[in-house]
Amino acid sequence: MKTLEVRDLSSRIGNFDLGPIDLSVEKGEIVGLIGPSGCGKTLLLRTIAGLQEPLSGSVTINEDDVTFLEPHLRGLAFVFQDNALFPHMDTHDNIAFPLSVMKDREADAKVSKRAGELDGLSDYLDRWPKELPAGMKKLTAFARETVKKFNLIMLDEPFERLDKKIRIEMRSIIKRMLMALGESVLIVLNDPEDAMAIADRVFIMDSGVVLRQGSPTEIYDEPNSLFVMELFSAMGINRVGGRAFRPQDVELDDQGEEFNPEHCGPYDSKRIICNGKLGGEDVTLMLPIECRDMDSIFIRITRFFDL
Ligand SMILES: Nc1ncnc2c1ncn2[C@@H]1O[C@H](COP(=O)(O)OP(=O)(O)OP(=O)(O)O)[C@@H](O)[C@H]1O
Repeated sequence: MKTLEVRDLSSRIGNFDLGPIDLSVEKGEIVGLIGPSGCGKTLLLRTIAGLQEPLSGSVTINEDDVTFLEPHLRGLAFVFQDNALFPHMDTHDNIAFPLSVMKDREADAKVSKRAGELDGLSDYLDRWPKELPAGMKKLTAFARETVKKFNLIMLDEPFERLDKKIRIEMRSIIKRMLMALGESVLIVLNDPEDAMAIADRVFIMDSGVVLRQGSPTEIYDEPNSLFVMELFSAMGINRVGGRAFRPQDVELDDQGEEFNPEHCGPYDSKRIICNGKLGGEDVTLMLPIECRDMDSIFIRITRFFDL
């Protein structure tokens, strides 16, 4: 069963046109939206949430058409990019807010339970938002949105602006929580590594439209365009003349083209970066680490795109 179904949805803000977009989230599925800055990811979430009026199309949640329903009646949990915490409330009251609006008598117990499930948040319940570290702000926003009943949770770039260590910690806390909740999730991500770690399926967007959808590994293994390949290549891509390929697409092969390295150095634990000549052309390649210490090597490029 589909928790969310978006059909032919289009919208506009300023001069920017979104859509038409088709997208769905199955029950219990974690769907990622990934694309360059300004491609319309936030606008899509806002249109689904009813915070932005659609120009055409429909939004269905649990088989109910909610296209013209008020945002607070859609049963959505929405964790905004900037968290949108109330600055005049401490962490406890921020999380309790949606429950106090509904005059829920078990609000305190529910807040303690949810905070206890989100590593370390219980220690910050009496702090003001401005006193919270970035990771705890995000967990507070997450707790506030998920403490009440909802059909679908939408998160807008939850790992943005976190340093790498916190980012990885947050990723595993949020993933664990999402899996434990078993809820349907639409999450904007800006890093393919996050998509690999968290999403069952991803939609790749550019300039207001969806270019591709599939599991992160499918997309990584078989990018259907240079744009998608580049977006999913955290290690960058190599370019030689009219061809582009990834470090892992290089195979050592004595039937291949001869590559004469002039300078090689470590790039990371898995790759080295080499300047040299390939077919008489000056190139810079990122090569698998096994290539180290070779004066001259034969490489074969297993897949490539013409530029
Ligand atoms: N209030 C606004 N007025 C005019 N244009 C806007 C407004 N808000 C957003 N836009 C434009 O709409 C486009 C889509 O913005 P959106 O925030 O949805 O992109 P995004 O993919 O979420 O980007 P990012 O990853 O940087 O958050 C952008 O080109 C942006 O400049």
